[in-house]
Amino acid sequence: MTTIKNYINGDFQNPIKGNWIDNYNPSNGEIYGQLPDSTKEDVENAYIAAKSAFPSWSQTSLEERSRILIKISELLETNLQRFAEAESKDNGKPVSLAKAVDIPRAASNFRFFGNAITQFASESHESIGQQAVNYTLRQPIGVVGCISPWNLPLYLFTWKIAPALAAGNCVVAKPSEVTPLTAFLLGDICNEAGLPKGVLNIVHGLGESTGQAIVEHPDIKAISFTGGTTTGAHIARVAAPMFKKLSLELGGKNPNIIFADCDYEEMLSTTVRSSFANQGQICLCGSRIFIEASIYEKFKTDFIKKVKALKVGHPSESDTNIGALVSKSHLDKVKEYIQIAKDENGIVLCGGNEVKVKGYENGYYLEPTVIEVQSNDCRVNQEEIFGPVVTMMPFQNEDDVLKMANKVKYGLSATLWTNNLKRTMHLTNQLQAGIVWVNTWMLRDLRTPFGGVKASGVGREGGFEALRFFTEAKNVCIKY
Ligand SMILES: NC(=O)C1=CN([C@@H]2O[C@H](COP(=O)(O)OP(=O)(O)OC[C@H]3O[C@@H](n4cnc5c(N)ncnc54)[C@H](O)[C@@H]3O)[C@@H](O)[C@H]2O)C=CC1
Ligand SMILES: O=C(O)/C=C/C=C(\O)C(=O)O
Repeated sequence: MTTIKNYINGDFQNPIKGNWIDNYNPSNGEIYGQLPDSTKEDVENAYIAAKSAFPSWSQTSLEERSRILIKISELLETNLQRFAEAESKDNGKPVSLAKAVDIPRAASNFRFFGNAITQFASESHESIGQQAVNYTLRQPIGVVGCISPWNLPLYLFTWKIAPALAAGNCVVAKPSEVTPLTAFLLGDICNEAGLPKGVLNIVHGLGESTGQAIVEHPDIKAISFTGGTTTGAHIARVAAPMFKKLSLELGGKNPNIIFADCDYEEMLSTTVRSSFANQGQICLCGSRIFIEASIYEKFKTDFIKKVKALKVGHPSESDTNIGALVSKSHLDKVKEYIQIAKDENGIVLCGGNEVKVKGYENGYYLEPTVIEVQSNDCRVNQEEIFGPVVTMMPFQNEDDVLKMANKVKYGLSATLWTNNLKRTMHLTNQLQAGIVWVNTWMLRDLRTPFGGVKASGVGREGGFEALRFFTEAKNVCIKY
């Protein structure tokens, strides 16, 4: 059994009240370890450690902060295989995916922000005619909270922690209780890299207790959260009266818009990826596919053929394309949506069933599922499923598809496939989304603003946006 502990003040600690939560391996449905069911007392200890580390860390030179973050990045790379296996065991994703994407990206997050902080600058304004100069300081906030989800565990955990630390804050962080293992392993790496005690504190536990205690803590002044929209709305309600800074990266129901003039083969293979990567459990997945009517039947045939060829299998097998879903309750939720689609006269073109993987019959496997829908108004086109399920339907023209793409409560990302420049300019301007990809998907440059509009959240992560979030601007005006 693996026993995960809280990482507070550089030490590994049991939860004060001694309560634990079982941790499941989604690939076989078995309990393989336990994690702390931390309470507000554990959060308070983490806060105290962070608070006492803050004066020194906030005054640590940028070069030194940068050196430590880059060292953490290097150690993650050295431990790539171990971390990839741990991520896969906790989440159900293929080891190959964790090795190619999750852990390298976690390492990149530390390297990127280790470098970015040395280039971060603030503004100055010469107030001509008033004999004054204004300059803006960007000061760390103090102790900040970072709360992350289960779909890209270490990838998203570090996407928050790295800029927070780079900017000079101390952190109380909580990974998802469903996937705590790599965050636990990160503690050792931080110690080895020389991160001073208390600068980063990782408290494990449930959202409604441990997460809630972080959000409610009156002296944790900023919260960076990624997760479901309902949780995000709840966090906003708790945090807003305390005037906390909030960055909320929430759900998506992203349109993937395909015009007949696109580069067809490139579009086809990328659409398979944007539909089913990570078992469809990425907020950026293109879960609503809209195809220009003139190529609808061809696309349908070719897409289904490719989807049927995807192998659902044990995460450790190198030819597995689709591993296990993250939990039994999530599998049940996704299956319910497939039933809802059928009840709404959607046609399941392929998939729709659980898969029993030989030797791992209790794992949470589901076939990649494609549903043909008649209207964008049906529930499976309006609600986030967050699994290996996409819908498809034809459209007649640009106006028609633009209306459907925007007619949804979410606004995270959109993908557009076309070689027509005027259409590209028109649609990219009009699509209600924080991120629009044209002729590609999930091409990430960590300097770019990342986040959504409408029910997909508030604020932007990435690049200097993240460093701005994790600092307070103080303007100084000097008259001479
Ligand atoms: N990035 C995204 O877009 C994600 C979206 N989701 C969506 O949300 C649905 C629900 O998934 P969950 O695992 O329940 O996500 P969630 O939003 O409840 O969990 C995300 C994180 O928030 C924490 N949390 C939960 N309640 C909290 C509270 N009251 N205060 C502070 N922290 C809290 C959780 O412990 C976890 O660390 C999924 O089915 C999916 O549709 C889930 C994960 C990621
Ligand atoms: O930053 C990225 O590259 C991806 C972020 C993905 C999410 O926030 C998500 O799936 O929740």
